[in-house]
Amino acid sequence: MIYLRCYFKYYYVLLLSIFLVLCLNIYLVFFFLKEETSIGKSTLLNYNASYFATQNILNSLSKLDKDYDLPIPTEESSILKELEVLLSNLKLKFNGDIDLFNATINIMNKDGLMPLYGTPYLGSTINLLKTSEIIKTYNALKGTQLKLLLMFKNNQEVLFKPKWYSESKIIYGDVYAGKDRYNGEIMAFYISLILGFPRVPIVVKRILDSTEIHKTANIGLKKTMYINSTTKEMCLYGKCFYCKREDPVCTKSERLEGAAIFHLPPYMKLKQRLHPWRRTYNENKTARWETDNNFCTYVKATFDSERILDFIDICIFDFIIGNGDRHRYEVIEQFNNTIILIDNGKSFGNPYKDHTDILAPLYQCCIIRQKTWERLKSIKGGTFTNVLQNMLVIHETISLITLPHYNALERRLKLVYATVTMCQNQSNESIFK
Ligand SMILES: Nc1ncnc2c1ncn2[C@@H]1O[C@H](COP(=O)(O)OP(=O)(O)OP(=O)(O)O)[C@@H](O)[C@H]1O
Ligand SMILES: [Mn+2]
Repeated sequence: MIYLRCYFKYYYVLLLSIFLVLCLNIYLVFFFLKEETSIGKSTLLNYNASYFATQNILNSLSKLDKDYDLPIPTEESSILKELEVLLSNLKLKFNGDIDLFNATINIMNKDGLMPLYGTPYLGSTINLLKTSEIIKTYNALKGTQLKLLLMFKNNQEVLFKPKWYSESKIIYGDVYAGKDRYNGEIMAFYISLILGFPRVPIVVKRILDSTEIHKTANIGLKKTMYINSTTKEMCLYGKCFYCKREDPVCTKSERLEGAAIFHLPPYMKLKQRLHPWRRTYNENKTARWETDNNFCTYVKATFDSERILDFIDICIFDFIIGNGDRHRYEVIEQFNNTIILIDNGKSFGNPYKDHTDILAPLYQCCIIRQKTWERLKSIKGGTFTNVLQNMLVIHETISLITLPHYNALERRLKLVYATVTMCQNQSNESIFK
């Protein structure tokens, strides 16, 4: 009898345990299902318009015609012949007996800052920018990052953006992370000419020595200069939004390297405008273009078609140099509000990353200027790097950027071909304007 009662007791306990295990299982199944859907949801949020566009571009790249790997012989392309003229114009031809800076300014017009083949005095002007005696050095108070304004004897000014990083430094993080890359400013000048956008003022590498800076600095700048007691090098932190005493630039072996940018004369009125495809610069906020691939429809209602084609030219340039910081664009009032490309310092950050979303104006509007397309095609198959390096050796050095950056330029050029091909395949009418 006792055995029987015990047996029943265990039987109930067993049943109860099975019931509890079942309940737990049902709970767990529901719990994970719920988690799955919430994971699904948050992932879906990240699969935004830029994500889908990138996938489509990569897909188009995988099917890209092999012909894009083959260069065009120079004699078969008027664009390449024109680039040869530019190359020759980059060489020294004048000894400064003409007013080179004035001539550089006088050639600027609504089509850009110089003709695409350059000018016969381009090389000499570059040389003058690299060597002219500096008579005054100020802290330029424009923009948010540290910049100096150097004045030459004839009152011509250049903006000097100092070197913060070594050429091999890779900048991780957001597309706009880090400080200005002086070499990016110089590269952008040459690349703009190759791509057919002569809208970057001349930029050269310039090396200042500490005596020169000290001798010419004005009082305001001098107040932010000091000698590092350990290294005995001269440091300066300047005055600007991001300038901090504990974050100075210092000379190395008494030399300060940087980019010297031809300063446009003050009578040329630059107007800053907000770029419709700008980023929010806020991690928690996405811009409309980042989630809506129909964003171009909205832009078309606000801007005329030539301006939209400008945005598309610019985004190709920015994508290739890796600049995702074009929050504003600037126009010259006198020249029919023509666009100029200044502030290219946030380029050449990470050669292993292609920020495809910089191409949003191109893949969202799916149009491109015929002449831009012809130009891009003419430098295929390695010609881009060849021409670029041939130009750089004249006044700078090809080691201004590292090999991975050259690879990135070629890779991104092909991504542009893939994007245009994708647009062509999607559209019933011609995308070339
Ligand atoms: N070559 C130039 N000639 C004339 N003005 C210039 C030139 N380069 C820059 N400027 C003026 O100086 C301003 C600041 O320059 P830049 O944008 O390069 O600085 P920044 O510190 O990077 O600014 P931000 O942080 O706003 O991007 C420009 O908006 C422009 O008005
Ligand atoms: Mn900037």
